[in-house]
Amino acid sequence: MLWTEKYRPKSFKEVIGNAKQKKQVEEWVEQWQNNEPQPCLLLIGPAGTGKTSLAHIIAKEFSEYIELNASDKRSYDIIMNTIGESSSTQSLFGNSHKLIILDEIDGIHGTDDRGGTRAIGKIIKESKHPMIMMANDFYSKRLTSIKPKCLVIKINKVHTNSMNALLRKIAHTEGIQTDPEAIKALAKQSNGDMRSAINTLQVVVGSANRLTLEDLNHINKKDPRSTIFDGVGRVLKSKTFKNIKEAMRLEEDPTLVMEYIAENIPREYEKKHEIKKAYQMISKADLYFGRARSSRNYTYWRYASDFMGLGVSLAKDETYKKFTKMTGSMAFSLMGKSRGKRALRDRIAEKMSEKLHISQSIAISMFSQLEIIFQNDTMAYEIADYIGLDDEEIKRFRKKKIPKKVITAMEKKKAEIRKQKKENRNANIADNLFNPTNNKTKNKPSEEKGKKEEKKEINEEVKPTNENKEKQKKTNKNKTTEKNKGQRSLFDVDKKKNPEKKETPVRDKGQTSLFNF
Ligand SMILES: Nc1ncnc2c1ncn2[C@@H]1O[C@H](COP(=O)(O)OP(=O)(O)OP(=O)(O)O)[C@@H](O)[C@H]1O
Repeated sequence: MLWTEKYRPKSFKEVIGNAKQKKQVEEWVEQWQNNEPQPCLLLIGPAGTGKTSLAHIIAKEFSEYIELNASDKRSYDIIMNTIGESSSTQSLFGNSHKLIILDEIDGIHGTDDRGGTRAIGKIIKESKHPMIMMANDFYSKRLTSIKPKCLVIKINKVHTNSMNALLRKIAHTEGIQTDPEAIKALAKQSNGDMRSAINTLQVVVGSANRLTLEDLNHINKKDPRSTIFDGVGRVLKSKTFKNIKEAMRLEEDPTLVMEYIAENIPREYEKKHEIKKAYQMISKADLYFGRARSSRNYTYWRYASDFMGLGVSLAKDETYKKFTKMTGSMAFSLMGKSRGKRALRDRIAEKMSEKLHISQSIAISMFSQLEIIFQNDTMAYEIADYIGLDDEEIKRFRKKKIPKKVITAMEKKKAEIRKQKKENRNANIADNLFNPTNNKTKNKPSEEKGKKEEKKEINEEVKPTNENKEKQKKTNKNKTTEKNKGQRSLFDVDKKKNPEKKETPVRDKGQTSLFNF
């Protein structure tokens, strides 16, 4: 739970500071309770000084109350429909008074808002009910016509000593070990804003249950993430034009800010239509970012910023008074995570494309089949070997852990393939040996010497067998055309195996021997 809510004052006594002002307010309430109508109460003061808290304490003294945020319902008609009527009629519960609370009245627009300020003026004039209004900026132009009709009470910043005392009390209740100097520093740096002081205390303490000066200094260092989170928080939590405009003045990549806002919309907003509208605003912002990129006209950023800031902010019906944990954008972490995967995919596709003479996109479309083949088929090794996949690339197709049995089988297969390859190599060498002229056409003169030596070695290996000598003789005898030399030697081997078989014409010899082979 948010500590500012947990420790929100529940009585006039619990509201710290502004003693004189509190007394004035109490008198105003008493007069209403004595059926002596009073002018509208206008509390003006900086943020986090207890104005809303005071209004809620006052509300307890009346049988009913209605609370609205003036900047939520800016048009004349809306304000008249929501509070105009209830301000001029009596309560459903007899003659008791209904308190009207209107917050952020300096947030409403004066001339160009179809009469928001005029509506308030009219309500103040006609109201038969007590009314409290709150504003931050004493000198706001929007208050010029309202101030003379109200009892204006200026709420001052909370004094550092009073803040210090309250912070220590909260820390004590929460069982936090505190350095008195740290509490003093916190009170001082909060500059009269009690909300900010309590929030900072809660954040710095976290789960550590202690507060030191060092902890405090740490959070005060400029952290870019806290800046972006603060901006995003303001967009989602506030509806005040000025506030949002300020929040959007971030020194961050605006598309990053948009991603952060988009990520946190459903965490803060609760109603479906608010979420829908907010995402529509994000899509418009995205559109303008796209236009800026494609046209290189970065003035479009201005519109994008308004859509993702003001647009998203105004998509909500009301501001939520709850604690929302903001998070970073998933889009970026997902993109980061998938970057490695994409590189791996492209590497495999490139190898397949080269080896199989297919396009990379076709290669990628074959991945699902390869995944099936690679599950428990020892063929996987052959394929991987052929394409030239390394271990990491093979792993890409093996979603499950490979059973030991399969690994052994794969190793066996691997050894078999190696053996087979060696045998093939030897067979080729032997074949070349039986057809030395064939070799002359294939080999380059520079390789000739080496090859000859190789042949000599192998010759020595093959020499001892009589069968080989026989073969050699026959090959030499059957010298006809260069073209058919290799085929003839095969044919002769064949002929030896089948002595009855008739010799076919030279032209067909090759085919016959291949066929029989
Ligand atoms: N004078 C105070 N005494 C005790 N607690 C305070 C006081 N002022 C602020 N707080 C703390 O700060 C929280 C926010 O205060 P509150 O909403 O009353 O401020 P506000 O002046 O209405 O601010 P805003 O103008 O931003 O609406 C309270 O819930 C309470 O925990």
